[in-house]
Amino acid sequence: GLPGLESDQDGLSPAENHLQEDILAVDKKMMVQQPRYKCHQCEPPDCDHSTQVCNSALYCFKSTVRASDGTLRYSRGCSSRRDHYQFTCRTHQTQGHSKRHAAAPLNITCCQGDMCNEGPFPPLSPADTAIEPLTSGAWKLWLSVGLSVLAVSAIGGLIILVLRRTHRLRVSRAAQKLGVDSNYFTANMYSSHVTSAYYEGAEGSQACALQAVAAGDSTLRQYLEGSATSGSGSGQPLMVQRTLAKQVSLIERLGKGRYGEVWRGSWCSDSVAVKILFSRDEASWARETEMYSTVLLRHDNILAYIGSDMTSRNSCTQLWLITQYHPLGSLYEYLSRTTLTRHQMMLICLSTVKGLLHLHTDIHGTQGKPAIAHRDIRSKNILVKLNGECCIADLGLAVTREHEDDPRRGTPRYMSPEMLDGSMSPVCLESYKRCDIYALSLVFWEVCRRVSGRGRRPPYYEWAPQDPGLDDMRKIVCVDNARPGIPTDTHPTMQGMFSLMRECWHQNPSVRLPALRIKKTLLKLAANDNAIRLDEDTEVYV
Ligand SMILES: Nc1ncnc2c1ncn2[C@@H]1O[C@H](COP(=O)(O)OP(=O)(O)OP(=O)(O)O)[C@@H](O)[C@H]1O
Repeated sequence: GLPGLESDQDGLSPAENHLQEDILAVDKKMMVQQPRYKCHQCEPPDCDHSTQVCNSALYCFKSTVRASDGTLRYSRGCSSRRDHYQFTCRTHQTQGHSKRHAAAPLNITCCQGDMCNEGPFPPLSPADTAIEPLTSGAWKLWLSVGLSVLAVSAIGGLIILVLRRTHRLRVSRAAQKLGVDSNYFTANMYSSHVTSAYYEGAEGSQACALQAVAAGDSTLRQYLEGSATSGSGSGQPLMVQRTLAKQVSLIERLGKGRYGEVWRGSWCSDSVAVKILFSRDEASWARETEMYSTVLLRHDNILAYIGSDMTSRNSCTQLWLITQYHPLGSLYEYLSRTTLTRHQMMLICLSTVKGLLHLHTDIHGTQGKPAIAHRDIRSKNILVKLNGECCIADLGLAVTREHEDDPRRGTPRYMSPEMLDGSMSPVCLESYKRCDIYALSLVFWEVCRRVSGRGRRPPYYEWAPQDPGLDDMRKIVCVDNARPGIPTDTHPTMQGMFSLMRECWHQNPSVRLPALRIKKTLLKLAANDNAIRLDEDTEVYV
């Protein structure tokens, strides 16, 4: 019979090479002489073994094949075509000829001679009948891949450690040169909370340390206190504007307003508030930045400005405005949480009007400032400080005399009658200041409600929907001439507060009191109330 053929000659032993030569000789003989044989053609039960015979075959074969489900199939047959011989017989596996094929799922035996393909079928090796286990070669491969990954990670880690150490050394040497406490310097650089996705390397921390040296201070608090108490009102941004966003890491979102989001951020271990506006509100950002930085604005009762930056995140422009952070949040939120004593009420009202007075006042000289109207005074735009005082925030709509022809803007609920009905004429800074006073009186009303223990309510809550529009408010304030209800509190201080409010929300703007007069009235009320203890150095006007 014709032996099976090994198709691949690589790595064959001399005996195997000899066999290969024999096979080639048979191939050659077949091509030339082409004798023909009878062969068994199939295997029961597919056919009757004795009757199914093929004639004139060039060769016969019998085979054992392992199907994908593991069962063995047997067959016999023949072929009269030379090219089939090449495919069939030259691809079968000879048992034991090559280790590489020991696990092959078929074994075919070809032969020449009448009925030479009868008898037992060629066996498959034991390995062929079982699921092939993972060879030792595969284990070695996995082991070497695992070891390589480990080695690369270890080397990477080592490099990072060395670089970090070198950098620390470099930084502390630089700090020593500058005379800064190197612990402070490096601690800030690697402080654990500077881990937000927005933190972009050590550049920021380095810049803040260098800035701190330049300012002669080491913390934001000292910087802010220094510039506030000096009265210089420098208002110049402490940080380099170009890199400001890189120096601040965002920690948590505090709230979302009409113009964007406010986040608590961290800068040199201090908390800061970051207002993030999208590019469509660039006008508001630019106005607020202009007010804070060019107007030389700094006052205990105006939110302290740190700086502004324009940055790009995920291919959209973000406008950052960084200010001092006040953990108690807005007056609106504070009043929702707590009732007030008359002392607390007075601190809130007096400090707010002091902030507004500073805004409204023209200060001449090199350290001066122009008068500013806020145009969006409301409890959400006033922040409560830890000492119980308040500061005015959100200067996005603020105007000076330069912007007098700005269109009518603000929050409808707090808009004055003349702004609602369009009778505000002429449109000048003084008119806007009177609108601020009207809005301030509504804030006072919100605060005073909490002294008598009533729940926090927005002004005009009895008549206005949740988010009233201009028309809603025009009807209430101008047509119906309604004003917030006055609680029945007989205490003289509260009575004084209510009559102050009535004067400030008067229909006629020119009757409303200016901020300075309001401040004086509050101081007088406070002086006559034993429950109110203001700082000794607070001047009392009569
Ligand atoms: N400097 C800050 N310190 C602490 N919390 C702040 C500070 N600035 C803003 N917040 C908080 O973020 C919230 C959202 O402020 P934001 O000024 O964006 O919104 P708003 O005043 O509610 O609405 P609008 O954008 O319409 O004025 C505020 O309610 C306040 O709680």
